[in-house]
Amino acid sequence: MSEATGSREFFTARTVSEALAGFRPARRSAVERVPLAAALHRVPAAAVASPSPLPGFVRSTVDGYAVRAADTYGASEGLPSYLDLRGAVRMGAAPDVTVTPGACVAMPTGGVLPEGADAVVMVEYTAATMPGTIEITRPVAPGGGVVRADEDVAAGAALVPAGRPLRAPDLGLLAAAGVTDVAVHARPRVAIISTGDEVVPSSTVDLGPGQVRDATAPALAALVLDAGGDPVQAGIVDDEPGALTDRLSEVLADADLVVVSAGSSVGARDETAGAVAAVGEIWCHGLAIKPGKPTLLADCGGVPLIGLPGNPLSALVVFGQIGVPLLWRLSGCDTPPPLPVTRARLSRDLASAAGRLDVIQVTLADGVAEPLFGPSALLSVLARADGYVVIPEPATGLPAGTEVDVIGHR
Ligand SMILES: Nc1nc2c(c(=O)[nH]1)N[C@H]1C(S)=C(S)[C@@H](COP(=O)(O)OP(=O)(O)OC[C@H]3O[C@@H](n4cnc5c(N)ncnc54)[C@H](O)[C@@H]3O)O[C@H]1N2
Ligand code: MOO
Repeated sequence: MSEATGSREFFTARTVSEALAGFRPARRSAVERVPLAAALHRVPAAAVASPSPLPGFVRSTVDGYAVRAADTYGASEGLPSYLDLRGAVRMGAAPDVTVTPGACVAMPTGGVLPEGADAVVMVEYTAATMPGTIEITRPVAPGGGVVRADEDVAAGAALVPAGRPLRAPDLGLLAAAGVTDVAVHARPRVAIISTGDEVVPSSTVDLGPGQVRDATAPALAALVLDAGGDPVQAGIVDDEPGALTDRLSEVLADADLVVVSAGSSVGARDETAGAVAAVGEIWCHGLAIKPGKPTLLADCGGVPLIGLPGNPLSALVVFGQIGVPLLWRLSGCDTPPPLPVTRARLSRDLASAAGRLDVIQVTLADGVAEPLFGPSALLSVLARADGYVVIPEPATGLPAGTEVDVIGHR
């Protein structure tokens, strides 16, 4: 391509580390209240304080007998303590008996500790040999067999923190505290635009010469969903000058993130950079990553924009490295869930240039990571891979046999 020279080279190339550290928009998605049933994986906008202590009463953790611990000191199989049985605590009810010196009360697990008692002896360490009397064969310390009224959560303490996606136990804790809904960040709206005269909707049955169905937008939408975003398909824009600027102006009004694929390389028809410059400020054009060099990052009046390479494989790789962390940040998440990592040995040497991040697709079998090679124009390489290995920027390659982290595709 003769036009792809001189002034069309990338002038503002950056490394992936620079992009992750420096391209950090202040924007966060709006806040909305959702019921607990819809809150899984959503990111709380603020810590949720417990309105009351949990469990809220001194609660037995074992089946047995509520006692005064002092009455059990020195008890053994050979020399048990004998305590008068004064009744039983019922589940879900306040005790109607108290424990006086020398007495005990039958306790179910989870029952309210009766007044006067300070511990519960497990039924295994007791015997009911005479009616109305319980033999205690092991001592219990004060506090044994019970949890304090605020041992799970103190009143006012955080049930869940801000900024971390809610997990199943969080929903349980909120429910236990009587919290029925929670203020979370809205799923960031991600406008997805494909560009190129040859790209046609994926619903197209018969392709004309040179046409390709849009593979990138549906795959990106899936990555967006997976990272907690709300994908908005914003269609295909052809290479006609001005068309992309117009579409960008439309989608920017209602997006937290805009993703444009193709057209950010250095060819004659590569219009993305010009169109983006008309609606925002380009932060970098060219990223030291393989695959995915023709990547562009821009700030469009506070809305971040990623211009992805045209090759669908490269587009998806770059979105995983740059777009997904950005999406977590936009959704108010400071602590993204850890990536699924498997340790494996490399089956062969991998080369890389210093200063560039390489993302190598691999298959995994018996603890061995086998690199999958092939042009980045082939999306099937990504579909066949079990995961990927990252060669960090300072490295110039990894020798065969190196223990690596394989990050699994889900
Ligand atoms: N002289 C140079 N040529 C190229 C370079 C370079 O550095 N110098 N980089 C190559 C790399 S790497 C990539 S990646 C591509 C990226 O170019 P663009 O971002 O401008 O993308 P296009 O040229 O428009 O498309 C590339 C390829 O991908 C197909 N495509 C685009 N969009 C879709 C889609 N939504 N679904 C399916 N396929 C899509 C498109 O038809 C092309 O085949 O540039 C290289 N060239
Ligand atoms: O960088 Mo291209 O994005 O290698 O295929």
